[in-house]
Amino acid sequence: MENQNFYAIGLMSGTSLDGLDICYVKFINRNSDWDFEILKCETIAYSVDWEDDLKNAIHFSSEKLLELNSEYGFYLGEKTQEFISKNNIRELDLISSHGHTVFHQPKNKFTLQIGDGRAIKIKTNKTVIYDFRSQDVLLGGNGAPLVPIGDELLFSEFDACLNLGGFSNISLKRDGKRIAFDICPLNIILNDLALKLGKKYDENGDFARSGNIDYELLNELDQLEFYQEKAPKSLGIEWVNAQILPLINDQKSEDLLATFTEHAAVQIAKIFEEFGIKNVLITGGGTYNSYLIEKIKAKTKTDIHIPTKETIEYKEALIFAFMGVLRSLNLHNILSSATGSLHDHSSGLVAD
Ligand SMILES: Nc1ncnc2c1ncn2[C@@H]1O[C@H](COP(=O)(O)OP(=O)(O)OP(=O)(O)O)[C@@H](O)[C@H]1O
Ligand SMILES: CC(=O)N[C@H]1[C@@H]2OC[C@@H](O2)[C@@H](O)[C@@H]1O[C@H](C)C(=O)O
Repeated sequence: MENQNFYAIGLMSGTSLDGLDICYVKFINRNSDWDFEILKCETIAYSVDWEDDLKNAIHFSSEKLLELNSEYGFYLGEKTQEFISKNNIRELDLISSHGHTVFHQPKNKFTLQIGDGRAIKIKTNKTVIYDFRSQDVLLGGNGAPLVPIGDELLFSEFDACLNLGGFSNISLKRDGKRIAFDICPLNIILNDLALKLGKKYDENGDFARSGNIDYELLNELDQLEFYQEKAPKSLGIEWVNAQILPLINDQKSEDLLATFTEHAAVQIAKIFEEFGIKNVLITGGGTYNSYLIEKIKAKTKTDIHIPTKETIEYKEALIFAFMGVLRSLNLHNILSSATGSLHDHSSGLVAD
């Protein structure tokens, strides 16, 4: 069979609000095997006004939220059109947009990612696919995580994919099915501690490297109930506030950074061991924390693969681009084994 190529732009706005990730990708399909090539990518930092609006949207009136949904859709469309023009992009089948999460209440059967896809279509005149999570929630799923479909079809050479973001999470195969779960808190805590030392984050883990591990605290962290629970399971800010913050006293920030970095390495290595992971792909900003990576390597035999800067930083935008391509072909783009919905499905609204 001939190769079939698809060109897509993925748009992702993460919870950390550092900016809009745009990723232009070529997907190559051959006999239902998929491959990809990242052609161009860029992060557009949010202005203070956008950051404020996206952060505060959760408290807006219904009218104001609807207005923001349209306005942010036009913003996404404008930024995407600028990206297309600047990079002289001619081959483009579709734009696939995650939007920005304002509400996520799967138990109440709703989730809201703002940024109206029809507004993106008006600005770019391209087919736009958006609102990927709602259908999963209606099908009884958690509407997250969605990234495992990409891990399954684009990164299948790895036993597992580990993301080092606000929390550290992993996707892997167990009994032939892909599961995904949070392992432990990571940058959500490290960044807060680094802020006390005047930095936005612990660059390369240098503060942690200079500190001393508090073994009493380390032991308390490792004993937390969450770590005895079976996967799938997930963490949130509420858990950090209730379970972690009370354990912190007046230790030096460097020592706390050393302890939390050690804790993350211990928990990650434990999961590699438990699931017999032979090789793992590591992405997300925490991949640049070389001290953490050294610590993980020292505790495990698992072969650790660190990809290019593009894949480290744009894997999520890349996978949303891919989900749009799958949707355009009416193929399943959500794995019920990862989200807990009734069955696998092809999700996303289409504006064309
Ligand atoms: N050189 C570095 N050394 C240590 N940590 C780094 C470095 N560069 C980035 N980071 C960490 O990575 C974070 C950004 O990564 P990323 O964009 O994956 O986070 P995120 O958007 O919060 O992730 P997620 O949405 O998956 O939780 C920074 O806040 C910082 O904690
Ligand atoms: C509802 C929502 O936006 N969830 C995000 C969030 O950010 C990280 C984590 O929580 C993950 O579950 C999810 O995004 C990724 C891209 C996912 O669905 O796989």
